[in-house]
Amino acid sequence: MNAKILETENVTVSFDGFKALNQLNFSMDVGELRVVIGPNGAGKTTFLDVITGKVQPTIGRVLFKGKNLRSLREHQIARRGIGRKFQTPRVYLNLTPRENLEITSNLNKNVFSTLFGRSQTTEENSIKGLLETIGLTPKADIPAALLSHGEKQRLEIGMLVGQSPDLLLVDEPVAGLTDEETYNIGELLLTLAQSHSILVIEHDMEFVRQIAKKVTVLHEGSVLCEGNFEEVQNDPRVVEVYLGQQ
Ligand SMILES: Nc1ncnc2c1ncn2[C@@H]1O[C@H](COP(=O)(O)OP(=O)(O)OP(=O)(O)O)[C@@H](O)[C@H]1O
Repeated sequence: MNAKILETENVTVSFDGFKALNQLNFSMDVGELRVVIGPNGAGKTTFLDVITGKVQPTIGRVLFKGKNLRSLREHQIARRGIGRKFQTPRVYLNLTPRENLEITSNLNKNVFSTLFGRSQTTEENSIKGLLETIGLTPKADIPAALLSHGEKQRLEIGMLVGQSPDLLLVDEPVAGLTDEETYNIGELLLTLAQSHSILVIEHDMEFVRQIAKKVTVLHEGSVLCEGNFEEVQNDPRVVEVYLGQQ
């Protein structure tokens, strides 16, 4: 059996009696790229909030690498290796992409490498590699304010990866992007998926088709069904609750 990076067991989140998540059972393997879709109000954002500790489950538990995250604060969960990319980019606009990566990267935080003075070159090489991965080498030294929306999204994904999380949570990365930018984000996530566990929330079905191996459909706070893109797309329940709304 594959090791699990993330599991939720019967997770219910109630807001004044309303169940945003309702006995949600979910699991994904280490190294998996999973896409979660669902109609408006299905509980997708709450699902991410409960993983990152922003919201505590009313009932049930969330396990990260087999350990219960209960009662850990958001920053403690982040430190354990869960990184979250929010929908709108949060990059430092007056800094360059290189500087943005430098200040958020934790590559230099290893005490021993700092003591032995190896860190600078290692970090420079890692940042160079990250800039290449996110396709921003030609724009590495211009202010981030001059980047397109899609480039800012790629930069923020790079900033997240620079913190070396074990699990990347990516919330609607292609909302408001052009087709070409959407495709580029998809390719970036596919590249990153070769070495990371990634959970993506997304609405854009073309994008989901591009990147998804396994899709989980949420509806009314529970898993409606799971499968590959075609299976999910052809499931009459999904057509009814989700695709029918497109
Ligand atoms: N803090 C809160 N208090 C009360 N109700 C909430 C709260 N947060 C979310 N909800 C409700 O829980 C349900 C699920 O919300 P959530 O934002 O998780 O859905 P979503 O799938 O992310 O939707 P969307 O695709 O529109 O972003 C919604 O009906 C929402 O109104």
